[in-house]
Amino acid sequence: MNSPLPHHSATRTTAEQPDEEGVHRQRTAIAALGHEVRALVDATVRTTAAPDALLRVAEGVRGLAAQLTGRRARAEIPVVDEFPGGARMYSPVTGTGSPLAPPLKVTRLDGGVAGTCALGLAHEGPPGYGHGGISAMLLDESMGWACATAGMPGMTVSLQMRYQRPVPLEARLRVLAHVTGTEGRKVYVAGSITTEEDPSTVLAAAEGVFVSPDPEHARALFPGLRAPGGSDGGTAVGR
Ligand SMILES: CCCCCCCCCCCCCCCC(=O)SCCNC(=O)CCNC(=O)[C@H](O)C(C)(C)COP(=O)(O)OP(=O)(O)OC[C@H]1O[C@@H](n2cnc3c(N)ncnc32)[C@H](O)[C@@H]1OP(=O)(O)O
Repeated sequence: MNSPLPHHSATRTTAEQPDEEGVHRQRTAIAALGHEVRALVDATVRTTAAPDALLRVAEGVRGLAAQLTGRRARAEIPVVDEFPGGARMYSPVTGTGSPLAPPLKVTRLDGGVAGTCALGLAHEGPPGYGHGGISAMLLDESMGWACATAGMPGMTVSLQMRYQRPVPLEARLRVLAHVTGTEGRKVYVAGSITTEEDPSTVLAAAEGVFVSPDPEHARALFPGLRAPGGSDGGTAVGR
């Protein structure tokens, strides 16, 4: 699981909380589907197949999508997630269930976090290299995790990027992020991307400011956030 923080239960929106075994089975299945759909996305942007073959596959994929029944509401926190500060199965950055995610695997370091991943052709900007927006996404997420590991989960209010070298596709990357200071609800964070092979050459770097919303603001932003056990005893935020 891509979660550097201890799991906690203040995450459910509805009364029916599956047991631990049920959550584990659901997460495993979500990750398995995410893995296969990521492979499909890669094949989709890599293929040189002829139009007939592409149309045949499009038809098949439409049939597969129809099997994915049920619809999560926009602000509903998935039963398998732990928000804030834990697993986000469908995060576009770390979520093993998201076909958009590389996915970035984040672990806690002393004073920050380290993330690892490789980008694919679906993340391409200049031919052979990562899209700048994807680099910003990797850094933003890692810096958000650094805030959470420091005990101040927050939202980005400012992200300043420096692109120093192109980020190669299909290379193992290392994303580092650490908190550099705090001021009230503001957290200052810095981060960098290198390849694992050459950790001394910074490809992209960022400085960011994150803000922990006050409890009232957090309740308004995240109405799905509930007390442990899914009761309506109010939000866990700010307690
Ligand atoms: C426990 C709660 C859980 C909830 C937290 C969970 C989040 C878990 C995310 C997980 C995933 C991570 C993913 C990556 C992080 C995203 O991608 S977050 C998505 C992108 N960011 C956003 O959408 C944030 C949009 N901004 C907002 O909604 C509001 O600015 C916020 C963040 C709720 C803060 O609003 P507010 O509480 O009204 O803050 P406000 O009083 O205006 O400002 C607070 C302080 O910040 C300063 N500030 C505001 N903007 C700026 C700025 N641009 N530059 C510098 N300083 C600024 C203010 O000057 C003020 O400073 P002081 O006067 O206190 O010295």
